[in-house]
Amino acid sequence: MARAGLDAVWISDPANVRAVSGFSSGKDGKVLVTQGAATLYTDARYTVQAAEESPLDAFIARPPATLEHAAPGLAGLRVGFEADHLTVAALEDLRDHWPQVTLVGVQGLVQSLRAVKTPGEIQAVRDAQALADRVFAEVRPLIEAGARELDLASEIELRLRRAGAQSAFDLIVASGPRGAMPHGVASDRVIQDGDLVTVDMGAQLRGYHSDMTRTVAVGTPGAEMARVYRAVLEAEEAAVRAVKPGVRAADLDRLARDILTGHGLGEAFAHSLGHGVGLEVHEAPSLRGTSDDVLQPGMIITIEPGAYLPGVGGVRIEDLVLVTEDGYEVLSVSPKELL
Ligand SMILES: CSCC[C@H](N)C(=O)N1CCC[C@H]1C(=O)O
Repeated sequence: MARAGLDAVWISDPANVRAVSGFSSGKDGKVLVTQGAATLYTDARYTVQAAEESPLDAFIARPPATLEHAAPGLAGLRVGFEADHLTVAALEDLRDHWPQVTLVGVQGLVQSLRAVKTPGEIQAVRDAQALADRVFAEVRPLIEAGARELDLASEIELRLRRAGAQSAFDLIVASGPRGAMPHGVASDRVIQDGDLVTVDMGAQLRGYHSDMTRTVAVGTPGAEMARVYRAVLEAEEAAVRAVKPGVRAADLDRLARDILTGHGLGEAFAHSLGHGVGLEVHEAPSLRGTSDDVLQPGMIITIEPGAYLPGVGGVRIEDLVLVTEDGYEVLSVSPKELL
């Protein structure tokens, strides 16, 4: 707050609310952080839950009573709001109820604190990934000719649910030519002999996420897609090996991109190399070419190069990687030598 020139911050992004308060229903909560104090605002549906989950003082009410409660202590102060989350209507509400406050839009304030995980958070992501690996191993034999993408997705979701977790995002199961869509969520396509099938899955457990992609062959794939697979695997493994504290995220993206370019696949790598994972599937740091982020111990990132050939198919291989004091630890253990 001091660096941003603020006296207080109004936190409304659900993941940030959870991060600073421990309250797990962040979408129905807000946190006001002032110099030396922090208050959780939520409503009467959560009285018991807030007391159980959060060490913060809670004020139980619905807006606008929440804003009216906060107003007297904020008069004359510079108060940050999360510009990348707050709606225009919610900002108008703040303006109406806090006329004596200077409201300042800030971005990434709490997100940057979340990029380095605590030991407890690392354990939560580790557990989520271990569950995802287990479920992938169970479902792997079902990826065969005649299966529908949607049936594979429901099997994965069911098994995650039974284990007390849930899918971290809409499952991506993209077979054959659909593999050319990086976000090809499961459809009713029936998998054919010779297809490559990209499965991008994650578990959400105790609020924390995992993220992993495997591309597997059904029968014998054509020579071109087998070549693409080897190129993506080479880029992925090289980028993972380069992970260590002090490395610029943009340089990792460049490393993987150069390898794919060397195989004539630079244009086919249609997204960034990866991202941080934690309370959200996509969070800081960013592993894109324009990122200023530098890796630090305790960050959990994905390394996920891909190559997408419209009308033909695609390959993505993704590992979940913990940045350690002297290098890295790969948290995802599902096999990659699947061709
Ligand atoms: C909708 S969550 C997608 C999870 C996935 N592992 C992922 O992060 N990506 C797949 C394509 C690139 C990357 C992304 O930036 O979305």
